[in-house]
Amino acid sequence: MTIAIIAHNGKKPEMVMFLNEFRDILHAKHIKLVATGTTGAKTEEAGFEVEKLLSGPLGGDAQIASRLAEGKIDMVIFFRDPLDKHPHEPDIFMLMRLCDVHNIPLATNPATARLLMKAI
Ligand SMILES: O=C(CO)COP(=O)(O)O
Repeated sequence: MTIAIIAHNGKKPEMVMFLNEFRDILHAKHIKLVATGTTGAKTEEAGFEVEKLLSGPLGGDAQIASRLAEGKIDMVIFFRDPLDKHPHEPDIFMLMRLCDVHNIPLATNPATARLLMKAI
C-alpha cells in the first residue's frame, strides 16, 4: 500500500507527530510513503523512508495527482493549512478533485487521518 503525505508549512510539525504516532503500523503493514519535497525532507529527518517528489509549489501536488490517476496511490493524507494562502491552489484542488474522481481516501486533518490509519 502506498500513502501520499503532504503538509503545508504550518502543519508539518503535526505531520511528523502523526507519523510518529503510527510508526509501528506503517512499519508492520509495509506501507510505502511518497511525499511532496519539503514534507518528505521533514519525514526523512524524523527517521522514515519516503520517496520525495517536487516541492508543492513547484509541482509536487500535481505529481501526486498524476500518480493517483494512474492507480499508484491508495490513500492521501494532506494536512492543509486553511489559514494560509498558497500560490499553487489550482494544483491542490486538482489533487483533491482526483481523489474524488478515483475514489481515493483523502484525509485533510489529523482527526480524519487517525480514523483512516485505524482502518488499514
Ligand atoms: O505545498 C504543499 C502542498 O500543497 C506541500 O509542499 P512541500 O511539502 O514541498 O512543502
